[in-house]
Amino acid sequence: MSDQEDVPLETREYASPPCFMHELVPGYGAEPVVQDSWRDVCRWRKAERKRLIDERLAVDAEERVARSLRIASALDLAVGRVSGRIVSGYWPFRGEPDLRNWAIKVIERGGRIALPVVIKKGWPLEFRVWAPGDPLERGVWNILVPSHGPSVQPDVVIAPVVGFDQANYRLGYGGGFFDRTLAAMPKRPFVVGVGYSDSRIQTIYPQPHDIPMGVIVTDE
Ligand SMILES: Nc1nc2c(c(=O)[nH]1)N(C=O)[C@@H](CNc1ccc(C(=O)N[C@@H](CCC(=O)O)C(=O)O)cc1)CN2
Ligand SMILES: Nc1ncnc2c1ncn2[C@@H]1O[C@H](COP(=O)(O)OP(=O)(O)OP(=O)(O)O)[C@@H](O)[C@H]1O
Repeated sequence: MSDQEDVPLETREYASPPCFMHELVPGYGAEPVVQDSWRDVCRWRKAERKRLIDERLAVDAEERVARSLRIASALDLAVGRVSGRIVSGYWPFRGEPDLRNWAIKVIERGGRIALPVVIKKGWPLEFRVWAPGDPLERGVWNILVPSHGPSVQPDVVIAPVVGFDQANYRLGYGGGFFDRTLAAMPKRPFVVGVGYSDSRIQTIYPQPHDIPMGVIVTDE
């Protein structure tokens, strides 16, 4: 029996195996080149996420506010008409750009705001409509999410990046949530990656599961 035959069938069905597979399957990693390189990419991404998040958190709060305002202005241009549309935003954490005031303006212009909800690790995200005053509760990773509200399919998805590259690929927190969610959506929304220009990197070493953003909006 070859090494490949020792790998359970279900793990071969994915375009790329999960990063922690070497912890579950003995001998995993002493394997074909493709899987070795994915392991290398996982290791590289983990270190790069830490570097980029630490760098972002080191920027003082006032500067982050100024950069967030510049991103918000550029978003108006990138997103265009919002009236009658559902725009998925996010509740910021770990130094992400704060676009909550921009989200409120979307509502004032006749759009609706949704927020992503982690239902379960390894599952696609759900999007729930939210407006100021609606109750929020702490979800997975302590992220604030709408307590209830209909699950919707947004027309526009704003995806905060940890890093991004020149081909518009996004490096996130490593849960694979946006990729999994976009892959499962019957109608692909317009996806806007948002981040600070300092988060630009040469490449994220895109893998078959990585879905590029339609556009990346930064503060520069
Ligand atoms: N503000 C905000 N909300 C969001 C996202 C986001 O990027 N920003 N998400 C976008 O997807 C989803 C949450 N995604 C997350 C994915 C992973 C981790 C996380 O903490 N992961 C582990 C390590 C994972 C790994 O490397 O295997 C950790 O950092 O300890 C947090 C949030 C939904 N809500
Ligand atoms: N469509 C998919 N189906 C199954 N697994 C997927 C899919 N998309 C991503 N994954 C898995 O999710 C894991 C994390 O992927 P990746 O490193 O691209 O995360 P990320 O984009 O940085 O995270 P996030 O979107 O949560 O911020 C990988 O193990 C990957 O194989």
